[in-house]
Amino acid sequence: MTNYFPIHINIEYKTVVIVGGGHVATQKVASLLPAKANIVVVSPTLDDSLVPLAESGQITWHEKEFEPRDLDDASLIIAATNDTSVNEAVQEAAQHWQLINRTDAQAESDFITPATVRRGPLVLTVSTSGASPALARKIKADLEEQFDAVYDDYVCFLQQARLMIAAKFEKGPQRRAALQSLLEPSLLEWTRNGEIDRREAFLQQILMGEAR
Ligand SMILES: C[C@@]1(CC(=O)O)c2cc3[nH]c(cc4nc(cc5[nH]c(cc(n2)[C@H]1CCC(=O)O)[C@@](C)(CC(=O)O)[C@@H]5CCC(=O)O)C(CC(=O)O)=C4CCC(=O)O)c(CCC(=O)O)c3CC(=O)O
Ligand SMILES: NC(=O)C1=CN([C@@H]2O[C@H](COP(=O)(O)OP(=O)(O)OC[C@H]3O[C@@H](n4cnc5c(N)ncnc54)[C@H](O)[C@@H]3O)[C@@H](O)[C@H]2O)C=CC1
Repeated sequence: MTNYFPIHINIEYKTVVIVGGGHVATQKVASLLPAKANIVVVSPTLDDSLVPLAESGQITWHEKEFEPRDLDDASLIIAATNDTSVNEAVQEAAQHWQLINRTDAQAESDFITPATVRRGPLVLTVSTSGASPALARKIKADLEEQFDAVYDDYVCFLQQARLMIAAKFEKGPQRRAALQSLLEPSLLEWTRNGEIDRREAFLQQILMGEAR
Protein backbone atom coordinates (compact mmCIF):
# COMPACT_ATOMS: atom_id res chain seq x y z
CA MET A 1 0.00 0.00 0.00
CA THR A 2 1.21 3.51 -0.79
CA ASN A 3 1.44 5.89 2.16
CA TYR A 4 0.31 9.09 0.47
CA PHE A 5 1.52 12.48 1.71
CA PRO A 6 -1.52 14.74 2.20
CA ILE A 7 -1.11 18.41 1.21
CA HIS A 8 -3.49 21.23 0.29
CA ILE A 9 -2.27 22.75 -2.96
CA ASN A 10 -2.90 26.38 -3.91
CA ILE A 11 -3.94 25.73 -7.49
CA GLU A 12 -5.55 29.16 -8.13
CA TYR A 13 -5.19 30.10 -11.81
CA LYS A 14 -2.90 27.17 -12.49
CA THR A 15 -3.94 24.90 -15.31
CA VAL A 16 -5.39 21.47 -14.64
CA VAL A 17 -5.97 19.40 -17.75
CA ILE A 18 -8.64 16.72 -17.50
CA VAL A 19 -8.63 14.25 -20.40
CA GLY A 20 -12.12 12.78 -20.74
CA GLY A 21 -15.41 14.55 -20.12
CA GLY A 22 -17.61 11.90 -18.52
CA HIS A 23 -18.89 11.02 -15.06
CA VAL A 24 -15.50 10.85 -13.36
CA ALA A 25 -14.32 14.08 -15.01
CA THR A 26 -17.47 15.72 -13.61
CA GLN A 27 -16.55 14.66 -10.05
CA LYS A 28 -13.03 16.03 -10.47
CA VAL A 29 -14.34 19.34 -11.88
CA ALA A 30 -16.65 19.71 -8.88
CA SER A 31 -13.74 19.48 -6.45
CA LEU A 32 -11.49 21.75 -8.55
CA LEU A 33 -14.00 24.60 -9.02
CA PRO A 34 -13.87 25.95 -5.45
CA ALA A 35 -10.05 25.93 -5.67
CA LYS A 36 -10.32 28.36 -8.64
CA ALA A 37 -8.11 26.27 -10.90
CA ASN A 38 -7.96 26.99 -14.61
CA ILE A 39 -9.80 23.84 -15.67
CA VAL A 40 -9.33 22.55 -19.21
CA VAL A 41 -11.29 19.50 -20.35
CA VAL A 42 -10.06 17.69 -23.47
CA SER A 43 -12.72 15.33 -24.78
CA PRO A 44 -14.85 14.73 -27.89
CA THR A 45 -17.94 14.54 -25.65
CA LEU A 46 -18.95 16.45 -22.53
CA ASP A 47 -21.23 15.27 -19.72
CA ASP A 48 -24.53 17.22 -19.73
CA SER A 49 -23.79 18.67 -16.30
CA LEU A 50 -20.52 20.21 -17.57
CA VAL A 51 -22.03 21.92 -20.63
CA PRO A 52 -23.32 25.01 -18.74
CA LEU A 53 -19.91 25.41 -17.07
CA ALA A 54 -18.23 25.40 -20.49
CA GLU A 55 -20.79 27.87 -21.83
CA SER A 56 -20.27 30.26 -18.93
CA GLY A 57 -16.48 30.00 -19.15
CA GLN A 58 -15.98 28.36 -15.75
CA ILE A 59 -14.19 25.56 -17.55
CA THR A 60 -12.57 25.42 -20.99
CA TRP A 61 -13.68 22.58 -23.24
CA HIS A 62 -11.44 21.44 -26.08
CA GLU A 63 -13.82 19.33 -28.14
CA LYS A 64 -11.31 16.85 -29.53
CA GLU A 65 -9.45 13.62 -28.93
CA PHE A 66 -6.34 13.75 -26.79
CA GLU A 67 -2.98 14.77 -28.25
CA PRO A 68 0.26 15.17 -26.26
CA ARG A 69 0.38 18.95 -26.80
CA ASP A 70 -2.87 19.29 -24.83
CA LEU A 71 -0.72 18.90 -21.72
CA ASP A 72 1.64 21.80 -22.48
CA ASP A 73 0.55 24.19 -19.71
CA ALA A 74 -0.70 21.66 -17.17
CA SER A 75 0.46 21.76 -13.55
CA LEU A 76 -1.77 18.80 -12.78
CA ILE A 77 -3.15 16.20 -15.17
CA ILE A 78 -6.16 13.95 -14.69
CA ALA A 79 -6.52 11.05 -17.14
CA ALA A 80 -10.22 10.18 -16.96
CA THR A 81 -11.21 8.58 -20.24
CA ASN A 82 -12.93 5.21 -20.47
CA ASP A 83 -10.17 3.96 -22.77
CA THR A 84 -7.11 2.51 -21.02
CA SER A 85 -4.87 3.03 -24.04
CA VAL A 86 -5.75 6.75 -24.11
CA ASN A 87 -5.07 7.08 -20.37
CA GLU A 88 -1.75 5.34 -20.95
CA ALA A 89 -0.93 7.77 -23.77
CA VAL A 90 -1.70 10.69 -21.43
CA GLN A 91 0.67 9.26 -18.84
CA GLU A 92 3.33 8.70 -21.50
CA ALA A 93 3.04 12.32 -22.69
CA ALA A 94 3.30 13.85 -19.20
CA GLN A 95 6.60 15.58 -18.36
CA HIS A 96 8.44 14.52 -15.21
CA TRP A 97 7.48 17.78 -13.47
CA GLN A 98 3.75 17.31 -14.13
CA LEU A 99 1.78 15.35 -11.56
CA ILE A 100 -0.76 12.93 -12.97
CA ASN A 101 -3.84 11.16 -11.62
CA ARG A 102 -4.78 8.05 -13.59
CA THR A 103 -8.40 7.58 -12.52
CA ASP A 104 -8.32 4.02 -13.87
CA ALA A 105 -4.93 2.95 -12.49
CA GLN A 106 -4.08 4.01 -9.00
CA ALA A 107 -0.63 2.40 -9.05
CA GLU A 108 0.36 4.64 -11.97
CA SER A 109 -0.83 7.85 -10.28
CA ASP A 110 1.37 10.55 -8.73
CA PHE A 111 -1.62 11.67 -6.69
CA ILE A 112 -5.16 10.57 -5.85
CA THR A 113 -8.08 12.79 -4.89
CA PRO A 114 -9.86 12.47 -1.55
CA ALA A 115 -13.55 12.92 -0.81
CA THR A 116 -13.93 16.50 0.40
CA VAL A 117 -16.29 18.42 2.67
CA ARG A 118 -15.94 22.22 2.58
CA ARG A 119 -17.31 24.49 5.29
CA GLY A 120 -15.77 27.85 4.46
CA PRO A 121 -12.17 27.66 5.64
CA LEU A 122 -12.73 24.23 7.20
CA VAL A 123 -11.80 21.51 4.74
CA LEU A 124 -12.27 17.87 5.69
CA THR A 125 -10.79 15.27 3.40
CA VAL A 126 -11.13 11.51 3.50
CA SER A 127 -8.91 8.99 1.79
CA THR A 128 -8.76 5.25 2.04
CA SER A 129 -5.56 5.28 -0.04
CA GLY A 130 -7.70 3.76 -2.77
CA ALA A 131 -8.71 0.76 -0.65
CA SER A 132 -12.41 1.65 -0.86
CA PRO A 133 -13.50 4.85 -2.63
CA ALA A 134 -17.09 3.94 -1.70
CA LEU A 135 -16.14 4.01 1.99
CA ALA A 136 -14.46 7.39 1.51
CA ARG A 137 -17.73 8.64 0.05
CA LYS A 138 -19.76 7.20 2.96
CA ILE A 139 -17.50 8.74 5.61
CA LYS A 140 -17.81 12.04 3.75
CA ALA A 141 -21.59 11.81 4.08
CA ASP A 142 -21.22 11.13 7.81
CA LEU A 143 -18.92 14.15 8.19
CA GLU A 144 -21.38 16.35 6.28
CA GLU A 145 -23.92 15.59 9.00
CA GLN A 146 -21.55 15.96 11.92
CA PHE A 147 -19.98 19.18 10.61
CA ASP A 148 -23.11 20.86 9.27
CA ALA A 149 -23.39 24.16 7.39
CA VAL A 150 -23.08 26.28 10.56
CA TYR A 151 -19.38 25.42 10.72
CA ASP A 152 -18.78 27.84 7.84
CA ASP A 153 -19.82 30.84 9.93
CA TYR A 154 -18.33 29.33 13.12
CA VAL A 155 -14.85 28.83 11.65
CA CYS A 156 -14.94 32.29 10.03
CA PHE A 157 -15.73 33.70 13.49
CA LEU A 158 -12.83 31.75 15.00
CA GLN A 159 -10.54 33.11 12.29
CA GLN A 160 -11.53 36.73 13.03
CA ALA A 161 -11.33 36.17 16.77
CA ARG A 162 -7.87 34.63 16.43
CA LEU A 163 -6.63 37.70 14.54
CA MET A 164 -8.02 39.97 17.27
CA ILE A 165 -6.39 37.90 19.99
CA ALA A 166 -3.09 37.90 18.11
CA ALA A 167 -3.26 41.71 17.83
CA LYS A 168 -4.01 42.05 21.54
CA PHE A 169 -1.66 39.56 23.22
CA GLU A 170 2.04 38.90 22.65
CA LYS A 171 3.03 35.38 21.75
CA GLY A 172 3.11 33.34 24.93
CA PRO A 173 0.98 31.58 27.52
CA GLN A 174 -1.69 34.30 27.72
CA ARG A 175 -2.28 34.26 23.97
CA ARG A 176 -2.34 30.47 23.98
CA ALA A 177 -4.88 30.43 26.82
CA ALA A 178 -7.05 32.96 25.01
CA LEU A 179 -6.97 30.95 21.79
CA GLN A 180 -7.74 27.80 23.74
CA SER A 181 -10.78 29.38 25.40
CA LEU A 182 -12.20 30.11 21.93
CA LEU A 183 -12.94 26.41 21.71
CA GLU A 184 -15.64 26.74 24.39
CA PRO A 185 -18.52 24.68 22.90
CA SER A 186 -21.10 27.39 23.67
CA LEU A 187 -19.60 29.50 20.86
CA LEU A 188 -20.71 26.90 18.32
CA GLU A 189 -24.16 26.70 19.88
CA TRP A 190 -24.58 30.47 19.96
CA THR A 191 -23.53 30.60 16.31
CA ARG A 192 -26.08 27.90 15.51
CA ASN A 193 -28.85 29.77 17.34
CA GLY A 194 -27.94 33.14 15.86
CA GLU A 195 -27.07 34.46 19.35
CA ILE A 196 -24.35 36.68 17.95
CA ASP A 197 -24.46 39.12 20.91
CA ARG A 198 -23.56 36.39 23.40
CA ARG A 199 -20.78 35.20 21.13
CA GLU A 200 -19.43 38.72 20.87
CA ALA A 201 -19.63 39.30 24.63
CA PHE A 202 -17.69 36.12 25.27
CA LEU A 203 -14.99 37.23 22.82
CA GLN A 204 -14.76 40.64 24.51
CA GLN A 205 -14.22 38.88 27.86
CA ILE A 206 -11.39 36.89 26.38
CA LEU A 207 -9.86 40.04 24.92
CA MET A 208 -10.06 41.69 28.36
CA GLY A 209 -7.88 38.89 29.66
CA GLU A 210 -10.71 37.13 31.41
CA ALA A 211 -10.15 33.83 29.64
CA ARG A 212 -11.23 30.84 31.67
C1 LIG B 1 -7.60 5.79 -6.32
C2 LIG B 1 -8.64 6.85 -6.72
C3 LIG B 1 -7.95 7.67 -7.79
C4 LIG B 1 -8.62 8.98 -8.08
O1 LIG B 1 -9.53 8.98 -8.92
O2 LIG B 1 -8.21 9.99 -7.47
C5 LIG B 1 -9.92 6.23 -7.21
C6 LIG B 1 -9.97 5.18 -8.09
C7 LIG B 1 -11.10 4.43 -8.45
N1 LIG B 1 -12.40 4.67 -8.01
C8 LIG B 1 -13.22 3.69 -8.48
C9 LIG B 1 -14.59 3.56 -8.19
C10 LIG B 1 -15.39 4.46 -7.45
N2 LIG B 1 -15.02 5.75 -7.07
C11 LIG B 1 -16.03 6.32 -6.38
C12 LIG B 1 -16.03 7.64 -5.86
C13 LIG B 1 -14.92 8.44 -5.65
N3 LIG B 1 -13.64 8.08 -5.90
C14 LIG B 1 -12.78 8.98 -5.39
C15 LIG B 1 -11.41 8.88 -5.38
C16 LIG B 1 -10.60 7.86 -5.87
N4 LIG B 1 -11.01 6.88 -6.72
C17 LIG B 1 -9.15 7.73 -5.55
C18 LIG B 1 -8.95 7.04 -4.20
C19 LIG B 1 -9.71 7.70 -3.07
C20 LIG B 1 -9.50 7.04 -1.76
O3 LIG B 1 -10.04 5.97 -1.48
O4 LIG B 1 -8.74 7.58 -0.99
C21 LIG B 1 -13.54 10.05 -4.66
C22 LIG B 1 -13.38 9.79 -3.16
C23 LIG B 1 -13.08 11.48 -4.92
C24 LIG B 1 -12.97 11.93 -6.36
O5 LIG B 1 -13.33 11.21 -7.31
O6 LIG B 1 -12.51 13.06 -6.54
C25 LIG B 1 -14.99 9.83 -5.15
C26 LIG B 1 -16.09 10.19 -4.14
C27 LIG B 1 -16.50 11.61 -4.48
C28 LIG B 1 -17.42 12.24 -3.54
O7 LIG B 1 -18.46 11.72 -3.17
O8 LIG B 1 -17.10 13.38 -3.17
C29 LIG B 1 -17.11 5.38 -6.28
C30 LIG B 1 -18.38 5.63 -5.50
C31 LIG B 1 -19.33 6.53 -6.19
O9 LIG B 1 -19.06 7.14 -7.23
O10 LIG B 1 -20.45 6.58 -5.65
C32 LIG B 1 -16.72 4.21 -6.98
C33 LIG B 1 -17.51 2.93 -7.17
C34 LIG B 1 -17.42 2.07 -5.91
C35 LIG B 1 -16.03 1.48 -5.66
O11 LIG B 1 -15.42 0.94 -6.59
O12 LIG B 1 -15.60 1.51 -4.49
C36 LIG B 1 -12.44 2.81 -9.30
C37 LIG B 1 -12.98 1.57 -9.97
C38 LIG B 1 -13.49 1.93 -11.38
C39 LIG B 1 -14.04 0.70 -12.10
O13 LIG B 1 -13.85 -0.43 -11.64
O14 LIG B 1 -14.60 0.93 -13.18
C40 LIG B 1 -11.13 3.29 -9.30
C41 LIG B 1 -9.92 2.76 -10.06
C42 LIG B 1 -9.06 1.90 -9.17
O15 LIG B 1 -9.46 1.44 -8.10
O16 LIG B 1 -7.91 1.69 -9.61
N1 LIG C 1 -11.47 7.50 -9.91
C1 LIG C 1 -12.72 7.27 -9.81
O1 LIG C 1 -13.38 7.78 -8.92
C2 LIG C 1 -13.38 6.35 -10.77
C3 LIG C 1 -12.68 5.95 -11.87
N2 LIG C 1 -13.26 5.19 -12.82
C4 LIG C 1 -12.43 4.99 -14.03
O2 LIG C 1 -12.56 6.18 -14.82
C5 LIG C 1 -12.85 5.84 -16.20
C6 LIG C 1 -13.83 6.85 -16.78
O3 LIG C 1 -15.11 6.64 -16.21
P1 LIG C 1 -16.36 7.56 -16.58
O4 LIG C 1 -16.01 8.98 -16.43
O5 LIG C 1 -17.50 7.01 -15.80
O6 LIG C 1 -16.54 7.22 -18.14
P2 LIG C 1 -17.45 7.98 -19.20
O7 LIG C 1 -17.75 6.99 -20.26
O8 LIG C 1 -18.57 8.68 -18.50
O9 LIG C 1 -16.50 9.12 -19.80
C7 LIG C 1 -15.39 8.83 -20.60
C8 LIG C 1 -15.01 10.12 -21.31
O10 LIG C 1 -13.76 9.91 -22.00
C9 LIG C 1 -13.86 10.56 -23.27
N3 LIG C 1 -12.87 10.03 -24.19
C10 LIG C 1 -12.86 8.82 -24.83
N4 LIG C 1 -11.80 8.74 -25.66
C11 LIG C 1 -11.13 9.92 -25.57
C12 LIG C 1 -9.96 10.43 -26.20
N5 LIG C 1 -9.26 9.73 -27.11
N6 LIG C 1 -9.55 11.67 -25.87
C13 LIG C 1 -10.23 12.41 -24.95
N7 LIG C 1 -11.35 11.96 -24.34
C14 LIG C 1 -11.79 10.74 -24.65
C15 LIG C 1 -15.30 10.29 -23.69
O11 LIG C 1 -15.67 11.17 -24.75
C16 LIG C 1 -16.01 10.55 -22.38
O12 LIG C 1 -16.27 11.92 -22.24
C17 LIG C 1 -13.43 4.41 -16.11
O13 LIG C 1 -13.04 3.72 -17.27
C18 LIG C 1 -12.84 3.83 -14.86
O14 LIG C 1 -11.65 3.12 -15.18
C19 LIG C 1 -14.56 4.82 -12.71
C20 LIG C 1 -15.32 5.15 -11.63
C21 LIG C 1 -14.77 5.97 -10.55
